[in-house]
Amino acid sequence: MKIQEIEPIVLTSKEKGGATWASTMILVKVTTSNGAVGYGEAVPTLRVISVYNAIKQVSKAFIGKEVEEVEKNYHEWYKQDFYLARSFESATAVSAIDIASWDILGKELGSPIYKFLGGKFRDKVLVYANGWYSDCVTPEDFANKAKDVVKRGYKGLKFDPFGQYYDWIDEKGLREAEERVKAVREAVGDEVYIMIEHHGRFNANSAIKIAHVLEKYNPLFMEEPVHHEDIEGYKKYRSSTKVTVALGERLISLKEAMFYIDNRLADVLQPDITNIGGVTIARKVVTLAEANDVEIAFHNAFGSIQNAVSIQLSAVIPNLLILENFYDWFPQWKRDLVYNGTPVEDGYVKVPEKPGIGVDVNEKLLEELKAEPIPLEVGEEPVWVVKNTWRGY
Ligand SMILES: O=C(O)[C@H](O)[C@@H](O)[C@H](O)[C@H](O)CO
Ligand SMILES: [Mg+2]
Repeated sequence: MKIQEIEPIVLTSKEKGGATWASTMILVKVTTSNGAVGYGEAVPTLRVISVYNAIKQVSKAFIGKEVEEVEKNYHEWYKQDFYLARSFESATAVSAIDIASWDILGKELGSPIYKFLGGKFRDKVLVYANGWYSDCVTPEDFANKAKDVVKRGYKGLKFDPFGQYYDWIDEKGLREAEERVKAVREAVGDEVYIMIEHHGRFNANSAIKIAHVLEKYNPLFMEEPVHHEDIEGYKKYRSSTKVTVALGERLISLKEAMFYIDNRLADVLQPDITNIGGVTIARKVVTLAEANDVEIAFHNAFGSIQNAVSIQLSAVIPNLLILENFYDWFPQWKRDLVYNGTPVEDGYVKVPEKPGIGVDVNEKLLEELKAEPIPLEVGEEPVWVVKNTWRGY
């Protein structure tokens, strides 16, 4: 089955999402010579046009190739792209094509992909909530919304309690962050996991101070306390704190992931299947992590195809810690596009049994949501925060 067509599809709706880029999705539809169709998803970030163009460019390396030769196809692209292999845009493009290829493979074999990725290690995947705290500013806001999340059955939730602080944090910022975390811990009790998101924005000294103040609330992990490029910062953070460190959502290759594993910079790796290189590279990263006693918590914050493939891979790996879940806080159109047959129940998601990545795309809605690629607007708030939380109180 040769890859005949690769179509990048930009989708948007008037209904906005939690972050600027949540208002847009970029799907990749791959069609083979015998008419089989698979879907992948790329990360729009703020580069809708450049990601769209990257998919067009990267596609050239895949057209005419055998769809099941995922390893060889990735390798050929890596060889041909020379410089582009180092860009986020082409990494997410190649990831989306790879995911669609696996989707086709599963559909052809009449099997969910977990069955030929080693088989189920678990029937249901433990997930944690993210995206639940939009508009939360005061500790009471966070506590009330956190209670709602737990009422829905979630056993874990992640949030960024740092308001408008960037680079460094002062005593006021530390106190505000602590009050929010304390309020959430008291609201959810001791048995629910809480994860502290820093979005990689602090220098090491501030991040260390934060860790010392927040460790008593027993976070499951501290995510990106400093920017992932700040290697010296991580070394300092690791030698001055006892907390569990998670990072990885912005890594774009196997060898990049290897660096963090090899240098013991993280306890938990968060590869994102839509930018690490698809299923083909993600499973290698997982194996490297396993051999080095590093746990996995896939980053899963963008769209419903990403969610589906992340569940499939989470089902098969021995070193899964927990999976991120944004699905319940997606704008409605993203949920209508890919109907979730396995909602979160009692904190877990059942692994779907449908062929391919386990979900169906609503093709009629897909047509309605199709849009031209246009640049996303950057508001005053940083785009990576959940809307209206970039505030003090
Ligand atoms: O770990 C994550 O899921 C990301 O860092 C998110 O927290 C981003 O903020 C989100 O993509 C914006 O809505
Ligand atoms: Mg994050």
